[in-house]
Amino acid sequence: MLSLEALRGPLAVAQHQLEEAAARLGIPPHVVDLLREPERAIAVRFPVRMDDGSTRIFTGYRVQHSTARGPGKGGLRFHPDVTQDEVSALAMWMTWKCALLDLPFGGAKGGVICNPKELSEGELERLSRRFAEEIAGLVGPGRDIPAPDVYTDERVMGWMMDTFSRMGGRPLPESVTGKPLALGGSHGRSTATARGLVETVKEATGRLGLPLKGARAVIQGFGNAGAHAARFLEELGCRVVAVSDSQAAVGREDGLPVEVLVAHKERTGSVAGFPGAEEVRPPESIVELPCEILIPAALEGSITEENAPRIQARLVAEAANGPTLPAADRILHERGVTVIPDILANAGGVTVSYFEWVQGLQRYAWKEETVAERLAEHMREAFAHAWEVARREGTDLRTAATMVAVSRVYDALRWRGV
Ligand SMILES: NC(=O)C1=CN([C@@H]2O[C@H](COP(=O)(O)OP(=O)(O)OC[C@H]3O[C@@H](n4cnc5c(N)ncnc54)[C@H](OP(=O)(O)O)[C@@H]3O)[C@@H](O)[C@H]2O)C=CC1
Ligand SMILES: O=C(O)CCC(=O)C(=O)O
Repeated sequence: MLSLEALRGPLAVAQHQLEEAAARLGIPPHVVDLLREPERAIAVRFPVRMDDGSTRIFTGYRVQHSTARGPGKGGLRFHPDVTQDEVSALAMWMTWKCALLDLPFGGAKGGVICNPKELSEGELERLSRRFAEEIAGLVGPGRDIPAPDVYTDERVMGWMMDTFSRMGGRPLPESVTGKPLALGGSHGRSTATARGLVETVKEATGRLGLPLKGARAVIQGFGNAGAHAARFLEELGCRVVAVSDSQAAVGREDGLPVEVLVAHKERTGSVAGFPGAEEVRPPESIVELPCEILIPAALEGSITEENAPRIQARLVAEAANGPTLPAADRILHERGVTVIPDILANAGGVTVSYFEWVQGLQRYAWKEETVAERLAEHMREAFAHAWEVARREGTDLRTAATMVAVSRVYDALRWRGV
């Protein structure tokens, strides 16, 4: 058995979380063995014609961790550091997330090793379409439904939906979520992860007696999840005292003006050099700044046993998947820091993806208010359930949320005769 400190790779981390929850639930060893690894995975290598006439070969993955509760569901990541190990962990977290929110999906995830920042729009489109063709045998509306994740967006989802539709010979809006509204996307999907996150922050701060008005928030990662979270927290009266992206971290004690900062990032490509803000050095030390609420919204493994003892936040809400390593989790729990785990905190994205999929199947669009109300209701219910289990079992919220999810997946497996 590896020590907690040795658990750093995403799949090892995810497997540890599964084993901990399964041991508390008394799940039989063969079921744990089944769930430790993905049900199905493909690795594809494919050529893409570049603008200069050359051809580059890319590698991508689609992994289905479990389809016990329904078709695979999960995002696609385009990033230079994508590995199959990482995608497998992300797929497992999708299984737990969908089960915790009681969505009729299993868990899946995909990724392509590439740096979209170095690709032209045409190159990105050719890459997205070719990757869609390569994984088409595995995915589809009733089998596995992709969505956006890091460095993918509604454009990529639109190209993929168009590719699946052409291959299928008919429009297939239900094949992909996170699409543009014009292609059958849902109102509220682009802000859903942050809205869901902030809903869980409201639930947690209410129970902890932590006033949101005037609370200081620090946000690592200023993309879809992080920037919208900053907006919503500012609306609730929080001071967003520091944010970071892949290039820099900036802070301001009286709060960064979020809309102005978003405009600066859109114009310059980074939060670096934002007028009136101080630079935080090194950028990764942002998680240690004084604040009440810390929101990791970038990549895995940013909260470690090295920085966890110095984290000053009372509440950590994981917009990112897998930001906290197991050794750090233990330290934070012992120090009384509440962590809203990824599978709960960031589940708003897949919840509205579920709404989008249902709207696609029904060819009937919901109003924005309907999406917002139902999202908030799903998040509040899932939070209350995880909180109650944590209280009853004397565990942290991650273990409790994973227990709820694993027991639901186990239940589905038993009914399937496993
Ligand atoms: N989008 C969604 O619906 C969901 C996303 N998530 C998770 O949220 C996290 C962020 O995803 P999302 O916002 O969609 O992705 P985006 O691509 O929109 O944004 C990613 C952000 O992270 C920043 N970043 C990358 N590396 C670092 C780093 N080392 N330190 C600080 N910031 C960094 C990027 O910086 P830069 O701008 O400089 O590139 C960018 O601002 C991921 O873990 C994802 O899996 C979870 C659930 C749903
Ligand atoms: O919207 C989805 O289907 C999945 C989003 C996602 O990748 C995630 O929750 O990590």
